[in-house]
Amino acid sequence: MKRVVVLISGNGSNLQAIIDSMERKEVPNAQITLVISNKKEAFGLERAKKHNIATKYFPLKPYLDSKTRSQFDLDLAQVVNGETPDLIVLAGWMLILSPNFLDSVKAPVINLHPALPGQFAGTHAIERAHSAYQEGKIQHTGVMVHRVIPEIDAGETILSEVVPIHPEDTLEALEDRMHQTEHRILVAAIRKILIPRVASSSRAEIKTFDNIQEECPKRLLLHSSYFNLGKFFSHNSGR
Ligand SMILES: Nc1nc2c(c(=O)[nH]1)N[C@@H](CN(C=O)c1ccc(C(=O)N[C@@H](CCC(=O)O)C(=O)O)cc1)CN2
Ligand SMILES: NCC(=O)N[C@@H]1O[C@H](COP(=O)([O-])[O-])[C@@H](O)[C@H]1O
Repeated sequence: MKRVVVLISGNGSNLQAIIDSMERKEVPNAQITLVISNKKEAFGLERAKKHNIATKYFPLKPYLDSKTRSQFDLDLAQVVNGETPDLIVLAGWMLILSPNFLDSVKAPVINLHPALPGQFAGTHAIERAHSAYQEGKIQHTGVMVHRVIPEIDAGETILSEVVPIHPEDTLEALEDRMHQTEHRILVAAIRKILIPRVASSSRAEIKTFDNIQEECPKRLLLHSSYFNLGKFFSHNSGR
């Protein structure tokens, strides 16, 4: 059984998408063993409890009062490692993770970001994209799932998908369209990482890519780096 730890800070709609997909066996042989939030009021904690998934509130503030942020990251990594996870998912986790965390955890870390690779790194990405569209600076935005490295939202793209913006879109309308895409692409990315893969020969990778093309709508493969998936695994074997 593949073990997944999910880090959240808010509503948890993406967490819910993972929970629902696992309950529908769309991510076979996998379970979320722990949901961690740095915010006590995060509704995602309620979502987890409703599905009998363990939760942990892990606030940063006590560390700012008496310890250091680096110690927060080290202690957080210890909690995560205690789950012996196969995958760590940042699903609306709103804290920058230092190398203290990234070098301590023993599983790959992936993040869902509401922008395309190289665009709107950081927070409020949807809002910034909406404004940029209105200023004529962009024609569309998108969503990506990427490997987490110290540089923010700069890790290797696992999956990304373009999300159209329409002239009549309010920010809320764009947010809704983005969230629908997020829920789908995050589950697709987790599936592709956790589903056992054929031996990593080049021919097998190409075959796998062909399989993926059959499994995933073409639009999901835009910016795909599936050929690098073997590289992703090898890079992350120690994490
Ligand atoms: N080392 C990394 N850590 C994190 C990444 C990453 O790619 N590398 N992704 C983020 C998620 N994220 C964007 O996708 C993001 C979240 C939050 C911030 C940020 O500036 N956080 C501030 C606090 C902001 C707040 O409290 O509202 C901070 O941590 O001081 C940037 C990017 C998750 N971590
Ligand atoms: N930079 C990270 C970031 O902006 N993440 C974003 O936080 C939201 C969490 O929603 P949720 O709590 O409903 O899953 C999502 O829109 C996600 O892309």
